[in-house]
Amino acid sequence: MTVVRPDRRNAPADEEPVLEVHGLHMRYGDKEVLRGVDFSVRRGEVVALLGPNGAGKSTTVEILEGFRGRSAGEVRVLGTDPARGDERWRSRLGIVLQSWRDHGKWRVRELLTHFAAFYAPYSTPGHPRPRDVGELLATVGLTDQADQRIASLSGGQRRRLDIALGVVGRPELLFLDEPTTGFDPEARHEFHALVRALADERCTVLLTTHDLREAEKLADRVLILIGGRVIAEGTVDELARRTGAEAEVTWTGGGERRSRRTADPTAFVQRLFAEDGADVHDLRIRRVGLEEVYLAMVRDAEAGRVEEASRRLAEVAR
Ligand SMILES: Nc1ncnc2c1ncn2[C@@H]1O[C@H](COP(=O)(O)OP(=O)(O)OP(=O)(O)O)[C@@H](O)[C@H]1O
Repeated sequence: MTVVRPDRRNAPADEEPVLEVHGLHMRYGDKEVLRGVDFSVRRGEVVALLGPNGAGKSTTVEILEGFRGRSAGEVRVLGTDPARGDERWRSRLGIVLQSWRDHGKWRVRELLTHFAAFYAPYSTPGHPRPRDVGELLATVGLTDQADQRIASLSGGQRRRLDIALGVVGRPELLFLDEPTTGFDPEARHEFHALVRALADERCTVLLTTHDLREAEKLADRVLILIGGRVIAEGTVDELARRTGAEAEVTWTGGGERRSRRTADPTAFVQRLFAEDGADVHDLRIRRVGLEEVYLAMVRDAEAGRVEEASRRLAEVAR
């Protein structure tokens, strides 16, 4: 299914990026995990940070959240260096960590109300904080569990609570670390609708996930972190074009099923209709998906061609 979404990248040019990362380095002992990460994110964008296990996604996100120091580089989050972020700055962030294991004896509504109170002093008329707890419970599908102890929730219900805790302060920037692990398809669908609603409110979202279909559905833009650097960024279509991937056009003509691979399906279809429009039926265009693009890049990286891949992408992007 094709997802049509507004292009949120066209924020006013004078607006400061919500996230700015330049030359970010991180070393654990003598292991260099981040080797010059650069990217920026504008207000209201949903950006997916992808990369293989151990690529440094969580490390990057933890630095942006202010939970981890960095070895070198410049980082601004909502205009502030996260290493110096105060409580007011923190109140503007929402964080959904990989799992929430504490507070098992608390009840769902009680815990959410407790965390909601933290945000109240930072409420403004233009940005009322926190969200209404009852409404939020309904949004994440936990109304029936509101008075249940957290220890007795299922894995998926606990994950819904994690998300409620992340958005209860009506964040301007939301970090989602593998948000839908353990979700059933319905919960996943509802979660995607929630992220889109947040983005429509101009909440910026940085998402890490291994679910490429999820990234493709949700993200306006994708960043691929391999070998300690962001080796590619763009919309899925942009990345597909840059890797030279071709779309497949299939149709029925002259009573036969036909197909053609092409880098420019629009031009091909225009020619097809101009030449033989009356006999073109059941036309389909299958664009290359994120999974194919991503796997091609990981294969390049594994073959030690990260430098080459990133140079080639930079050249094509120019
Ligand atoms: N506190 C730490 N001390 C030492 N090494 C660490 C520490 N935290 C992470 N690492 C190492 O840094 C690398 C990057 O880890 P990180 O968790 O950031 O990767 P990731 O991309 O989020 O991986 P995954 O997809 O598996 O969650 C890994 O090799 C990991 O072992």
